[in-house]
Amino acid sequence: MAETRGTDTVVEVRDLRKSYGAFTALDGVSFDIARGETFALLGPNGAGKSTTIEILEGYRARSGGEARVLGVDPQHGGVEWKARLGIVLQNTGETGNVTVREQLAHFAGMYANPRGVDEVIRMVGLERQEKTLIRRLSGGQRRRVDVALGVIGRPELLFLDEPTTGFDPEARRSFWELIRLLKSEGTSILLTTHYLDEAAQLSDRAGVIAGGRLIDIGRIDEIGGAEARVPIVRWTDADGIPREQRTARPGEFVARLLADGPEPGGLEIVRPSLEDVYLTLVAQHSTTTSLETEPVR
Ligand SMILES: Nc1ncnc2c1ncn2[C@@H]1O[C@H](COP(=O)(O)OP(=O)(O)OP(=O)(O)O)[C@@H](O)[C@H]1O
Repeated sequence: MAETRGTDTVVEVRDLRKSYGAFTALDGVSFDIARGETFALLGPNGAGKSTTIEILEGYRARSGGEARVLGVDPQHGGVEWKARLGIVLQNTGETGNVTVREQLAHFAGMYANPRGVDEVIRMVGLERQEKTLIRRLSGGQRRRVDVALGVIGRPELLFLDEPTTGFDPEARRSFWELIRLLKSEGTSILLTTHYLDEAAQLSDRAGVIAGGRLIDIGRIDEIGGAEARVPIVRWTDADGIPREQRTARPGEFVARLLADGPEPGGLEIVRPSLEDVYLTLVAQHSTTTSLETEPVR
């Protein structure tokens, strides 16, 4: 990887590998994140998302490949480099015997130009809990503290590992607003989530990882390819049999269906969501890998 880097790329990953003993968790993953971009890393449990993110945060050593985060090899990132990152880990195990406000004020003191404690408390909607001990908060409220700690230092690059797990629907929507605000300020974001609607709402691009390999990468509306986005018409025919047809011209198809016979039952036109496309991709991947690993007889 070249030593001089444009400031337009905040994360560069090439052929990233990680083994835990004989087990290969990452098997050659490559992607870039541009400044100001929100990039989602999607994939099933155990795919290698947290491993990737923790390598980029400098918490785990890689076994092979190259990585640069804000132009620095994360294995050699110093305190100043760390201060430019915001990190929301998957599990913080935060059991604090301090109040929300005390914890935030303590963290704010570690940064050169932090956000105000009041502003952050408002941003994550913990106004009513600011004087509550962290260990007395609910799971979702603690998660909001994690998010608050991730953003208080005005990070250039924010790592969010399943940030909204445990959030109620209202808190999730507020969190989306918070991310939109950070984006509008130019923050670059690497997000992992199992909520595909969240990824679709917030991200510019996504990478889908399965079995330690990147199986697709692209803009949210490109993931899975154009074919995967073709609408599906579903109906029940005169014999009560459920039918479906993929077609780029669903209106035309429905008009023909109506012209040809009686009103079809349960008629609907479905546009595959990111979740539909993702599930197909991951299912295709596991079929291919199980065929590849089928023993030779
Ligand atoms: N310290 C470790 N020692 C051994 N194996 C590990 C270790 N950490 C992770 N693994 C394994 O590496 C694989 C990838 O784990 P990782 O946590 O990166 O997955 P993930 O995509 O983040 O999954 P999830 O969606 O469940 O959070 C898993 O099979 C996991 O069991």
